Amino acid sequence: MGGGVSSEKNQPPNISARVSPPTASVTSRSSNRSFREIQFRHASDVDGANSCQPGPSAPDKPKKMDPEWDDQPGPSGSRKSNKMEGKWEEKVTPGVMERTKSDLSEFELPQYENTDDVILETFFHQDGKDFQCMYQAGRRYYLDSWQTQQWLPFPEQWKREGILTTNSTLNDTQPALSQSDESTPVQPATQARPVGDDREGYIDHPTRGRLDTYIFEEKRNVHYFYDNMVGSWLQLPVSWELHSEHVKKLMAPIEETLSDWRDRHDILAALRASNYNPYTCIENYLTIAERAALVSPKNAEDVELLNEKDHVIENLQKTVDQLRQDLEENNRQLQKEQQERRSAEEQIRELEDKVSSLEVEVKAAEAKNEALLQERPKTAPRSRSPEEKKTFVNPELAKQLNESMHHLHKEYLQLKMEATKRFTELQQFIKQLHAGMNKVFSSYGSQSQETNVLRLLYRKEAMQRKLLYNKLQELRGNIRVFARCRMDSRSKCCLQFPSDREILAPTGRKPFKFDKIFSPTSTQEQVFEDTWPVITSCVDGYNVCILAYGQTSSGKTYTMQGPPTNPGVNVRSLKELLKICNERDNVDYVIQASMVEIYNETIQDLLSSSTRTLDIRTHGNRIQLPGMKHMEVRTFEDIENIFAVGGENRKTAATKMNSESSRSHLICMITVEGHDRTSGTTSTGTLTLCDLAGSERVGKTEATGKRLVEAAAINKSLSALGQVFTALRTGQLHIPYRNSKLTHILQPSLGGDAKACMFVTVSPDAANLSETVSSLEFGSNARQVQLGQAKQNVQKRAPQVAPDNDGDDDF
Ligand SMILES: Nc1ncnc2c1ncn2[C@@H]1O[C@H](COP(=O)(O)OP(=O)(O)OP(=O)(O)O)[C@@H](O)[C@H]1O
Repeated sequence: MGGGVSSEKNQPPNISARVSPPTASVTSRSSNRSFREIQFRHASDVDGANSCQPGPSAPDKPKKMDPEWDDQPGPSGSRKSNKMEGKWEEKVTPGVMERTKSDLSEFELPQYENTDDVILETFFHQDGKDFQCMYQAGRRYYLDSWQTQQWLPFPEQWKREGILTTNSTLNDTQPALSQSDESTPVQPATQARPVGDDREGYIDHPTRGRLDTYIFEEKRNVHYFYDNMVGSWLQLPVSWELHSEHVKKLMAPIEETLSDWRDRHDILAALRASNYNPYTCIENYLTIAERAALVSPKNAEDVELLNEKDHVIENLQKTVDQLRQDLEENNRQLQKEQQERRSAEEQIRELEDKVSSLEVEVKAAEAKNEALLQERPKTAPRSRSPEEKKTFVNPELAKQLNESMHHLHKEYLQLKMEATKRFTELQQFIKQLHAGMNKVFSSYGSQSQETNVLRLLYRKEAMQRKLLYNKLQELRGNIRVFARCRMDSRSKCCLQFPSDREILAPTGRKPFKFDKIFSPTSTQEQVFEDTWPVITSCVDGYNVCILAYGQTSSGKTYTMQGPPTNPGVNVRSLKELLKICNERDNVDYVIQASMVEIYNETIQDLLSSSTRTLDIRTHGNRIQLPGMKHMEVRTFEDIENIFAVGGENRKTAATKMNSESSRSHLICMITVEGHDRTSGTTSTGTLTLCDLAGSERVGKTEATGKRLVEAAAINKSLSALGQVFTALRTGQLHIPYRNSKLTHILQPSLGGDAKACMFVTVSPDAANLSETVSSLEFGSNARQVQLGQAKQNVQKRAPQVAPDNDGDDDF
């Protein structure tokens, strides 16, 4: 793209002129390190009191200019020009560049007391380079990563040549560069222009011919052109920039989408403010103009709906409570009646026993009486022998006996009648009791049926509430953050879990809130269950990113990869994606996976046996890793194969580099492309699964050689991740994705139209408490980040028949 670039132009361009205050004379460093001063002298001011920003030198100034090209290059693309009222003068002073004291004030080097730890810091030099530094036992060193790869003593003069930031906490509220202020005007980082970068371009100027252009990334991206006459890069004025083919291409989707936005200068200004991202620009426009109206009432509606549902749930709960009370009262009554019935039955049994024994007695008495009557003599009494006398019964006595027997018999009959009457009464009572019990049982049945219905309703309401909450989160575009505490049978858990969304550290008074807390007893299935909806949305064309962040050994790999017998999110999500894709008959899906690791800021392809490291290329909001290998996923065996190959290559790479795999970031990238045969649309979703390296501070014992270089690289990338979150959370224009390879690769997943989830993994052990709290704080901050509403990547176009496996691979 664009014209050729000379080798001189490939040097980091000097841009100090652009950021100097408007009234100061401007110095720029040329390649031979002499001073080149460019001053504009106003016609009315011979002393140069009205010196201003640089512009093209007078001799080449176009005499007659197309009004469209009327602007002169200067700061912020000013559309007013002084060109007719003065002239440009250039003064070259040979010699080594020296900075005046007013350029940059000296800063105090921070000292850290009472720490055995190694404190890692970053120094941003004004020349655009950044260096990892460390403070140990009162001394400060920097890692000479640009040359010797050695830790060297921190140079004293750097106190006036840049800015030092502490990375010990990853929750910095400001990104490193924005910490500079008016008094310490640190120059933004300049970069050598990468060859073949899509930021390179040109414009054809009516009088100056073809000018090379390049979009530099500073506090925000800026479009420059290379001015041969000045020998430097100057900022493109808006009206010139309108003629850049690259910018025209970027403006096209905006003009197409927002057809009533006609002022091209305005559009370009907005495009600049959106870092040349047309989609962010459109979204910003819509946010200001319409989305507030679109989203707010929607949120209000949702909140109202939630309140209504709350009210219904409250009423249902009251009814359930009332029914429960009734049921308890009925149960009590039933128990009482059963007891009464048992005692009545007991009484009946006693009476029956009594009646039976009386009957036996009466029968015996009757038999005796009968026998006596038969023995009585029919004739006159005769004299009895002494034996006869003995058996003789006095008739008087017999009469008495008979009477008493009759009396007894009468009593027996009365008792029998009484018993029969009582028995009938009891039978009636039992019948009534049975009827009552049946009534109670049937009402209990209907009540329990009612309770079940209510329970179901309640569950449904709770589910709807959860769905509405998820929808609300999705509308807001929040990063969902889950916290998981690792299982450890050797130590007692020092954390508390007041609810399934809160986690309390023993040192804190307020619990940390997350979208879901997984306690040590939570299973891999439960963890996957809650991430499932987000993950599977990539089948519908969403970009999804899942990250695991935490201290070493806190369970990141267990959560993401897991053991083969109990796999984690990585394998489960791939299997689920495959299952869903196979179930949808009318859509042809192609799933491809790739896997890389970032170790010491170098990217290694884990699916390729080649040891060549990968580079990142940016195209708008997309990135490419040219040469990265993709493997197609068609079966469950493919999934196992991919993780086996990746794992094996990771081990080999770790052995070669003499490192531990946990000191690198592991990133699995899955692309799901689906062509719907019915609607003719093609959706492309990506799932990025990232197991980050451990976030802990470096202990004094480990602060040597390789370990320390690894720690510095991890620290740098995790700090950069924290800075990206902070910039996103505070709505900054410039999101410093390019501060590390990790954030650069994750740019499309954290860049505004994606859905992101983060697992913060923590140890239950009290010995790790400070790291645990630091991780939870990091997660809490990430939870505040709103990426904006996720967008589906669905296009109406012909299906791509065969995915390219080894070309320039998009991610
Ligand atoms: N939820 C859990 N249940 C049971 N064991 C677990 C759990 N989480 C982690 N572990 C075990 O704890 C150990 C450390 O876990 P893991 O390797 O996942 O930590 P990590 O955070 O990935 O560490 P590193 O940063 O070093 O890669 C492993 O032996 C793992 O099996």
